[in-house]
Amino acid sequence: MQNPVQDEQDHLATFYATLDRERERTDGRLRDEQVAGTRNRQALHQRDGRIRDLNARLARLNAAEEGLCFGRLDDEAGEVLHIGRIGLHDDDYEPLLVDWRAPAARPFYIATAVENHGVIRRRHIQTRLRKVVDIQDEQLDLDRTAPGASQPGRGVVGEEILLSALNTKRTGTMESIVRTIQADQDRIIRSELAGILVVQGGPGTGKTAIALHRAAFLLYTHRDQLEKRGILVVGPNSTFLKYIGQVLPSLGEDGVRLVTVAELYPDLIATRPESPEAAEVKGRAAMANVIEKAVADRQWLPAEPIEVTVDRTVLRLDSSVCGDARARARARGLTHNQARPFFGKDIIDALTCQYADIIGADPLGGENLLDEYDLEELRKEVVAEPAVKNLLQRLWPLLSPQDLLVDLYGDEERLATAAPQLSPLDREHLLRYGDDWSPADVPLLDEAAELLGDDGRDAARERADRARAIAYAQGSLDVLTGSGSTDFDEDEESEVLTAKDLLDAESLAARYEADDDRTLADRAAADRRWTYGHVIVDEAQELSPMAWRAIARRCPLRSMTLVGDVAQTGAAGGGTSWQQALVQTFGDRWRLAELTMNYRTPAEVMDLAGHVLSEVDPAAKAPESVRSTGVKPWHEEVPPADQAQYVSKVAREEVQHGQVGVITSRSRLELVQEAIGGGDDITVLTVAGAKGLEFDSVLVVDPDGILIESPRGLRDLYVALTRCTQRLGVIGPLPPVLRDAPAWDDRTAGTHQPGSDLAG
Ligand SMILES: Nc1ncnc2c1ncn2[C@@H]1O[C@H](COP(=O)(O)OP(=O)(O)OP(=O)(O)O)[C@@H](O)[C@H]1O
Repeated sequence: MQNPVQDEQDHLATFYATLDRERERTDGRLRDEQVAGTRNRQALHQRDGRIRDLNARLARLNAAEEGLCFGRLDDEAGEVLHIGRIGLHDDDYEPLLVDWRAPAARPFYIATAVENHGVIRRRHIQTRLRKVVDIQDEQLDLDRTAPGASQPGRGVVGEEILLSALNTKRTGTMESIVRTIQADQDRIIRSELAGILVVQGGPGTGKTAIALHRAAFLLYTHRDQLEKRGILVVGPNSTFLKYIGQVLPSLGEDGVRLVTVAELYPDLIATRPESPEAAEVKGRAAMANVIEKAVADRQWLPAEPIEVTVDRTVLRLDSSVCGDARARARARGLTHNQARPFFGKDIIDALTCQYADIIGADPLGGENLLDEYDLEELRKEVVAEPAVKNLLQRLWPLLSPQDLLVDLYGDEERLATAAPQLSPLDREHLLRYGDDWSPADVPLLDEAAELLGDDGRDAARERADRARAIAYAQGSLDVLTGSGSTDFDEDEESEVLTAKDLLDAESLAARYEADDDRTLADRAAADRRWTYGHVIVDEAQELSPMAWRAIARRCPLRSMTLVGDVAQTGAAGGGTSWQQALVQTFGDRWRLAELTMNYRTPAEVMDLAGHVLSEVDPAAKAPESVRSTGVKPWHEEVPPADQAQYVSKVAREEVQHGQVGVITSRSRLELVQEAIGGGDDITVLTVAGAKGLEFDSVLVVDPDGILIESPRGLRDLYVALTRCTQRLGVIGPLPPVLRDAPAWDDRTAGTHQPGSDLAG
C-alpha cells in the first residue's frame, strides 16, 4: 500500500492540474469575449455580463491556489471525498474536489465518533505551496480504542491542526479558518439566510471569523439572490476592517462592502472627536423624535402677518394662509423637500391673487380689470421677486441633512423646542458650532435624510450616474465603429446598429444601467438608499439605537447576522443585553445562537479575565479556553511617572514572541505612543481601538485608568485582558478586582515557549 502522504500528493497533483486547466480555460474565454466584436445591443449587454462573471470566476480560482485541498472524508461504503477551498470536477463532470461550503462537505466539520454521518475517517491534509507536508487522521467509526480514534466529549475537530493554527504567530491580519471550523461554529455559518441571527459569544469564540465565513457561505449558497445587492459588513473601527479585510478575498469572494457606522453616509468623513456623553445622547432612540420635530419646526408658521413688497406693491401674508398651505403640504405624506413645491405654489397663488386684487382693482368699483393672461404675468413677477423667494426659504426652506443638523446643534432655542424631552445637560452635549461630523452624527444625518428627501443632490448624483452610463455606452459604440464595418450578413441588418444608432449613446445608456463599471461596493457606497441582500454587524453590542435604525434601513428584508458579546460593551449607548439593544428596532424577531469555546485566549489568561467578568455580571460565564499555554499573566507595579519608559522597554522585549499590542487608558495613550515610537510589530491602542483585534503578546498599561475612565470601565478592562493569544502583562497599580486574583506569575517566570495543550 502506498504511503498515505504520497497518496495525497498524487491527488493534490490532479487537483492543481485541474485548477490550472480551469484557469487557462477561463482566461482564454475572457480574452475571447474581450476581443469579440458584436453589433447587437442585446448581445453586447450579455457579453459584458459574461465578462463580469468570468472575472469573478478567475478571482475565485486564483484565491484557491493557497491550500487548495485540506481535507478528506472516507465513508463506510469506501467512497472518498476531498474537501477544498473550491469545487472542481474532471472533464466528465465527475466531482474531484468538493467546495467546503457544499452540503457534502459538512461532515468534515461536524462528524464525531458518536454521530459520524456515515464517515469512518476524517483526514486533515496540510500543504505548503503545492506539496503535502503532513496528514492527520481521525477515526470516526465506533471502535474508539483504535489508534487515532476521535475522543468523544472533547468536542474539538482536528485537534492537532487546530492547536497548530492557534499557536501560530499572528501576522497582523486575520486569516481564514476554513480548515478548522468547529461543529458549533459550522452550525452558525450554515444557518438559513432569512431572518436576524444574533450570535452571542465571549472573547475569542470566533464570532468575527464565523461572520466572515458565513458571508462566504451565503454568497456560495444564494449567489443569485445576493450577488446583485451584495452583503454589508459593519465593523467597529477602520483598524479592525483592515485586520479582517483579507479574509473574504482569500475565500474568493468580493461582493461584500466593509464599513464602520461612520462611513454609512455617502461622501461624508465623520472623524470629528467627541465626548462619550455627547455620543451617548446622539445615539438614543429619542433622537428620532428630536430630528422629526426639528424638521417640522422648519415648516415655520409666523405668529404675525408678514409683509412682502412686489414691484412697490406691499402684500400681506396672513398666518392662517400659511397655516392652510402648510397643512395641505403636510397632508401629502411627502418628505419635507418633496412637499416644498406644493407649499410654495399655495403661497404664490395667495400672493398673486392679492397682487391682482390691488393692481387690477377698477377705480370705478367694477369687476377686476385683469384677464387670465395678466394674472399669469403677475404670477411670474411674484415668483421672480427675491423677497418672495427669501420668504419661502424662511417659511419652508430647502434643506440638506447637514443644514438641518448645523442649524439645530448651533441654536439653543431650536434645540430646546425640538428636544424638550432631553435634560438641559443632555442638550448642552448636543450644542456646538461647525459643519464637521462625528461618527455619532451619521445615524442622525441618515434619519434627517429620510425625512427631508432629496435637496437636489440625489438628482445631481443620478445625473452623474447617467453621464457615466452614457460615457460607457459611447465607449462601447466606439468599439463597434472601430471593429465593425465589413463582415455581417444581410439577415442581421435589422439587429445591426445603423449610423443613426451609433449617435444615440444616450438611449443605449438606458440599457446599460446594470453595466456600471464600478464595483458593487463602490456603487453601494455612493447610494445612501442602497439596500443589501444581507447585513453582518460585528461587535454589534456597541451600536446605539439610532445606529440600528440606520442599519435596518439598509436591509428591509431583515436578513442579518449580528455578532457580539454584551459583556464587552464599551460604548455608553451600546447594549448590555440583546433584548435591550434590539427591541426598539427589531422587536423580538431575531434568533439567538451562542458560542462558548474560546479559541484565542489561553486558559491562564482567561482565569484572570474571568474575575473581571464576574464583577461585570455575576451570572455571566466566561467562555472556556480551548488551550492552555502554561504561561501565567504577569504584573509589574510601576509608578505612573515611569510607566511609559518601562512599557517601551518591555514591549521591545516582547516582540520576540510576535505581534505586541499595548492597550492603555485614553489619558496615557499619547505618552505611551511617544515613548514607543513607530514599529510594525508593536501597536499602541485604547480599548475602543483594540475591539475585535488580537496580538501574540499584550501589555495592559494603567488598568486602573481604563477602569475609571468610563462608566463601562470594567467591561473595557475585560476586553483589554482578552486580546492576547499567548502572553499577558499588566503594568501599573492594580484595581481591587485584579489585585485579589490568584492567577499571577512573575514576569521572568513565564518566558518559556508557549505549549500546545488542549485545556482541561
Ligand atoms: N475554528 C477555528 N479554527 C482556527 N482558529 C479559530 C477558530 N475559531 C476561532 N479561531 C481564531 O480565534 C481567534 C479569535 O477569533 P475571533 O476574533 O473571530 O473571535 P471573536 O469572538 O470575534 O472575539 P472578540 O469578541 O474577542 O473580538 C482568531 O485568531 C481566529 O482565527
